[in-house]
Amino acid sequence: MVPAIAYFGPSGTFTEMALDQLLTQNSWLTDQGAVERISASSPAATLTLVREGRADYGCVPIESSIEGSVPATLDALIKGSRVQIFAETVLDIAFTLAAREQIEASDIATIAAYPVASAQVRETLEGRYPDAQVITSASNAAAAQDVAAGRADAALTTALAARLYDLQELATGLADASDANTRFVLVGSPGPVPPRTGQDRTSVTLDLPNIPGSLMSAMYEFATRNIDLTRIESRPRRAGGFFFNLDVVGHLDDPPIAEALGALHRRATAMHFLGSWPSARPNGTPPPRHDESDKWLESIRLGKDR
Ligand SMILES: O=C(O)C(=O)C[C@]1(C(=O)O)C=C[C@@H](O)C=C1
Repeated sequence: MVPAIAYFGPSGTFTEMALDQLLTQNSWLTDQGAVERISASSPAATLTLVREGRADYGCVPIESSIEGSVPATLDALIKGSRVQIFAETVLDIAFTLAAREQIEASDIATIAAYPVASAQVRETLEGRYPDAQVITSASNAAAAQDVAAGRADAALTTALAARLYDLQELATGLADASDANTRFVLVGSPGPVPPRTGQDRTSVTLDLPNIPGSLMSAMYEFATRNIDLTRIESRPRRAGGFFFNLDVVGHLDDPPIAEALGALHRRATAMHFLGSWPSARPNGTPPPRHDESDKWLESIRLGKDR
């Protein structure tokens, strides 16, 4: 059976392009031939398809280099039954402004845009289209659909969506920062962890007791083991309180990571393992290996250390 993969759509989003890239980079996904793609209207809807077994995997954006973590994805990852991340990919991000026909910048009264996108080009939009009103769309591709349907003058969108929905490009390569990128993850039901590559990322969520020093003592478990944290986020829970979502450099099969997760599990009110998977653009320092100390422990166990 070919895998069914849901993605945050509709067709033409960066997430769909990220899915293409994930399929190229992870040949195990296409072993059975082409995959079935299912477009979903939000990161939450994408992960619902996975949780309900209607998709084997879901592709969602998780972190922008400009805007930070994608809250809609973080909340969807922890809401409902446990899901696990198996792979990631990174796309360089630059936007296209497109309209039904070529028009002057001064004639653009409304721009349809996905808020995560408009936040990334705030300065560019203010500089080039100071009088235009930004209207909310449900994704970058939905912005192009909104303009095709006459709901706004121009769309902040992707080059692919502009083509798909028959729009004319007014401006391309829009970005406030030239190195803007977004990381996307492939999420499925819990399963065996992908093998350690030496350049991996591990993600967990933690609920900690609401007492002074709680977060600091949790972080101590990483610090004393020389584990490099690459992201930490706190998100409110609807029922009250907060949870923390954090990424570290390393794999569950790196002894320092396994030890730290075990120690945190003993401290946390609740803890969820979101996965260990190969980093697409490795950053940070992998945890130290324990080979020498493991050899020493084995030798004293066997009475061979003299
Ligand atoms: O709307 C899209 O095209 C998406 O894929 C979503 C998304 C995001 O939510 O981060 C992906 C990349 C860009 O940073 C902007 C929007």
